[in-house]
Amino acid sequence: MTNQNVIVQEMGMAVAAAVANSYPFLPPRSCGGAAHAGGSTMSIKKSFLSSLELSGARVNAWVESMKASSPTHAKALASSIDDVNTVWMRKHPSALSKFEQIVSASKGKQIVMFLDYDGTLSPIVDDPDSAFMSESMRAAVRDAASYFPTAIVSGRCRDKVYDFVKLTELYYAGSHGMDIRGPAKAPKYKKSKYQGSKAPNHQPASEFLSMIEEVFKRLVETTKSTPGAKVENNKFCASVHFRCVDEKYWSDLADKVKSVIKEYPMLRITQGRKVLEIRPTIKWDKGKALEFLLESLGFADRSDVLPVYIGDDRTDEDAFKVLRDRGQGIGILVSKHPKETKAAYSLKEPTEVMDFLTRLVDWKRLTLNDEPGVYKDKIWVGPTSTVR
Ligand SMILES: O=P(O)(O)OC[C@H]1O[C@H](O[C@H]2O[C@H](CO)[C@@H](O)[C@H](O)[C@H]2O)[C@H](O)[C@@H](O)[C@@H]1O
Repeated sequence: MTNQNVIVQEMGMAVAAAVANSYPFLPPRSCGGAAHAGGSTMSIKKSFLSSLELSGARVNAWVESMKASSPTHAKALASSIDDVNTVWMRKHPSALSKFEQIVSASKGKQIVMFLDYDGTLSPIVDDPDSAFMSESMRAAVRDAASYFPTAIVSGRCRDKVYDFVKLTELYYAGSHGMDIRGPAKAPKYKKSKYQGSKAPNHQPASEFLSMIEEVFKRLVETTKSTPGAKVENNKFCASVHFRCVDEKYWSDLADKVKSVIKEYPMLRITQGRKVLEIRPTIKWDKGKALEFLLESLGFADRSDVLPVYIGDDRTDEDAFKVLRDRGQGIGILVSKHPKETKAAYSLKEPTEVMDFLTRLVDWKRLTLNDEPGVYKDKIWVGPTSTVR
């Protein structure tokens, strides 16, 4: 690993560490919701590591990398940041600045849109039950879905992510793609050859339902003594949130999680943004969900499709990798800072995702002659109606 890679990784973690808001706890809503814990810490039990050496080592590495991203450490790296940013942006340019390149790649192709939820459509907040998306973002997604088949692909339970997004015309893949359902209301794609189809419902981890329920309850019990820890039931997977836990308890909390999961060899632990995710060991992830949806939509072996996947998290990398391996489609990472990624392009934050979706819809309207557009100095500035 090069020095630059080290910096890139650390700065990526620094971003996550830098997000620190107050913690307005709301009671859980659907899907069994999230359970909260408070109280005194427990002693670290070294024996927790015994049967979990591999995943345990990964979890410890994660805790260490989070600690390395403290503001002081990040400041020490500041002189290198500009260089790293420049190099990284060259490799993963902004999807907004390369918009023309992206739309020219879509010529003669049907765009299919895949959108992660947390950190992509909604800003990251302390309380997972309060991660609402804005009305303007909802309008942008609704508009996009009227031209392109659009799916939300989230680690959250499907019902919960639907409660946030509230658009019936979308495909939803919850629990990291382990719970897929087609649109409740058939979308009408405007002036497109593609008329849409209803994806079959798919739950490849259905036999894990009761196991996850049991593990969720055990995690709630085991972590309740860690102040700020929160466990979320995502139906076919569960999340243990570290965001509101003092750094000094992170190792202890990770050990508690491992102590539970070591008794379930059919489950594994993966890492997200200040969260450990517990999920079945089955070979299914957001990348598989993307492939499944493309197939359901009739695009499996077709060259006239352009999947566009936008996401901010490690779990989205599985989908970026699928696009790379297929040599088809466009991966866009949402991140303010350099991170290792298989995505080709980047956007800084959810508001830029909204701008990108809006611009894509404007461009589509123009190409379909739905609305006249305006170029200024050869640069597309939007449809006539939005230009003042
Ligand atoms: O695939 P995603 O839709 O990105 O889901 C991944 C996890 O997202 C949520 O947690 C993240 O967002 C929270 C709200 O902003 C934040 O508090 C947390 O620190 C983030 O990790 C969700 O709550 C998790 O269950 C998902 O696994």
